[in-house]
Amino acid sequence: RMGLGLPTPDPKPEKFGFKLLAQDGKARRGEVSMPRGTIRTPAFMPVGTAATVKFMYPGQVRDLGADVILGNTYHLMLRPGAERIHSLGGLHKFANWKYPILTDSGGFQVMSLAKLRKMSEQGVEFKSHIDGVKHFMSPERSIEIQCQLGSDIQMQLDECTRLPASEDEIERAMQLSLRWAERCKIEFGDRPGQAMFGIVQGGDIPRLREESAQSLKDMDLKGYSIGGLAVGEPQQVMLDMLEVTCPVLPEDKPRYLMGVGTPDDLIESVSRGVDMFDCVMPTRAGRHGLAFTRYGKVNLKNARHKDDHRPLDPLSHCPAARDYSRAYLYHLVKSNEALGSMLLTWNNLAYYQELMQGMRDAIEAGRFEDHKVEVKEGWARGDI
Ligand SMILES: CNc1nc2c(CCc3ccc(C(F)(F)F)cc3)c3[nH]c(N)nc(=O)c3cc2[nH]1
Repeated sequence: RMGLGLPTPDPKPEKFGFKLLAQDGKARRGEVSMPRGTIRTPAFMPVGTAATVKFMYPGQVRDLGADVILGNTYHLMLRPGAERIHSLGGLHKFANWKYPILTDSGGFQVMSLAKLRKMSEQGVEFKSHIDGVKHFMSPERSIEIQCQLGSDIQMQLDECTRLPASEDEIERAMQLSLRWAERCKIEFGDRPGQAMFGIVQGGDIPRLREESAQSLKDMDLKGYSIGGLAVGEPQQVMLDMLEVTCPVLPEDKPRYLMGVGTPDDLIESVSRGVDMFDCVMPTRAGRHGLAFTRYGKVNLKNARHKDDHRPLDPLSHCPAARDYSRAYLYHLVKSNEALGSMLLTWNNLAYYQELMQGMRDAIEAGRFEDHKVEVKEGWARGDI
């Protein structure tokens, strides 16, 4: 290959690392690098719940610019089983996604999906929502499962408090999560090419958010998730907690806001210092006939699109947005055709990646605030 004068690819980074490339106010442009690839931040990470991004081929997800996808520890440990995926060569091979995968610890999914949960200092006991079989998830077991899946970025087991909640309840769960972070760090051990993120809890109490962030910072972890948000609180409460939390976290480590969010949540959270995001919004909304575009949301269940020959967005690089009329998409959605979900999922993920690319470019150019105004004006202007 040397003789062919082909460019020699960058040497694969052996270690997990984060590089801050540019800042514009509190907005950060960076790169999270690891052996399987590099994540350009600010980044949106499509949710691949059962090792698949619903209604998308892996190659399609990649072509949209996704550098990383999420895998679901809770679902995969129940079906097909972590040991089975391990013996089949791990999650990357199983799902044919050779780039970075981030997995959640499963605690959040247990509390939102499983039946008969019992939380203790040791961990959480629960019954599978699929077949009722009893399972026990400890911090150690969660890390063991994420290692069997082979995920590049793993999450500590934590307890996410739903809001509103009492200060005592929020403090108890935050302290438990810190003790579990210590146990996960020990279980994770020394894995240079992978990372285990701590998860900041503390509900909507600034004192508890600062205490949680500071304690996790003292553990010198490779990255930090901000949990316990996007659990029903008003957007302003979420943003206020970011204002309290981000300044405490180390500048040279990535920050991942879990479960967020709408395009407006993303742009407001990036401007407060968040680097990574995940949300079921673009994929779930796509399956329910809702399109995200630069002109705002378009509900393809609405009869006003019945005779509209225009595409969703003629400026988009995504065929789903450019090559199909709203009338056709309305027809597919009303007829509950699979192609409706496929095209709207494709459009929505394309728009989310385009939104992140626009923010990355704007931060590099030092014009993030102006860009934020332009993007919001586009949403406000509405349909073309
Ligand atoms: C929607 N709001 C929200 N989602 C939250 C999540 C789940 C994030 C997640 C991860 C992986 C997947 C997968 F399906 F792709 F696997 C799906 C969702 C949280 N997760 C943990 N551990 N702590 C939290 O405190 C927390 C708070 C969260 N608020």
